[in-house]
Amino acid sequence: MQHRNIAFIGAGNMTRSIISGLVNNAYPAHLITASNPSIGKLSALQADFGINVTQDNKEAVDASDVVVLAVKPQLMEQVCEKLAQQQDLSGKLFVSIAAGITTPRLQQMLGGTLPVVRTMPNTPSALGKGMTGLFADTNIDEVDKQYAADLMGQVGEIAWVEKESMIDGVIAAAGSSPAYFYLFLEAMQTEAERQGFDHATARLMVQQAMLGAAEMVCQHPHLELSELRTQVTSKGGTTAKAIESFQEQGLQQVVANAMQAAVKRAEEMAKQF
Ligand SMILES: NC(=O)C1=CN([C@@H]2O[C@H](COP(=O)(O)OP(=O)(O)OC[C@H]3O[C@@H](n4cnc5c(N)ncnc54)[C@H](O)[C@@H]3O)[C@@H](O)[C@H]2O)C=CC1
Ligand SMILES: O=C(O)[C@@H]1CCC=N1
Repeated sequence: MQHRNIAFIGAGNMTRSIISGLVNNAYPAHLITASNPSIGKLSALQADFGINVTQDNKEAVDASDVVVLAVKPQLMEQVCEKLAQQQDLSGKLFVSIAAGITTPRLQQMLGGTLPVVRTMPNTPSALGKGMTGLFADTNIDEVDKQYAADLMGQVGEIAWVEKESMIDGVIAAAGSSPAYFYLFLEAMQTEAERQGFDHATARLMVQQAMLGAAEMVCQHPHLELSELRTQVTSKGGTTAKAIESFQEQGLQQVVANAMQAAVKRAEEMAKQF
């Protein structure tokens, strides 16, 4: 990928993941700057990856061609408006990873029709196994689009969406969804413990089953998920009874409701922030 000066505003979990992916893929650390109000996370990033750090967002942005906006959504307005007041932001590419803040709103906060690519990664980016959705408005040129794709491609798979509203769908399916899987595993672990297993053995069983199932899914991209399920489900056997129980209780609708709730919250956040 192209190596440009890049600043990360907000040095939290997602920033650490992306910087780790960049540096591990030979992006020059001296071109990367992270800024954050507290020094602790910055010192750790500097020690681990050899990047530049600062407690001053302006300094980070001044040194950069690309600015990754990685603060919590409720802080975005304050952070962007201050940057816009402090310096000329023209000529820079902005990449937002924040949930629920639209491109026009980000441009408004930044004080002009600056190039903004919206992205939605997820926490497995920390292991290089992330899933990121990206949206670029028509004012983003192909070189900048490629840079944004390469940036997020350092930490996993990427998918472009045509309409900005589909970023909320990415949140529902990939940004938030690691937490759904954890919730499901928690429920399984709890029931395995109730059936007599100790905490660690219950955890081992559910995590290894999930890992194996995820590998099966990934290694057979042309097999429908329903086919993989059928392979486990012996006629008249145990799995059939478990699946029947899920289906009787409306699992498809439960999942649909949860994903729609995530989209609705993203839409609310777009109005709120
Ligand atoms: N955690 C997740 O699963 C995902 C989060 N996101 C988005 O990523 C963004 C960051 O999330 P996380 O990394 O999880 O949060 P985080 O809380 O770990 O990181 C945010 C960082 O911003 C810093 N910060 C606070 N005020 C600041 C300021 N004025 N200037 C500069 N930095 C400031 C905080 O000290 C913190 O280190 C959010 O907008 C969130 O919507 C997107 C996809 C997934
Ligand atoms: O829960 C959230 O709002 C963020 C966005 C996707 C994952 N975490």
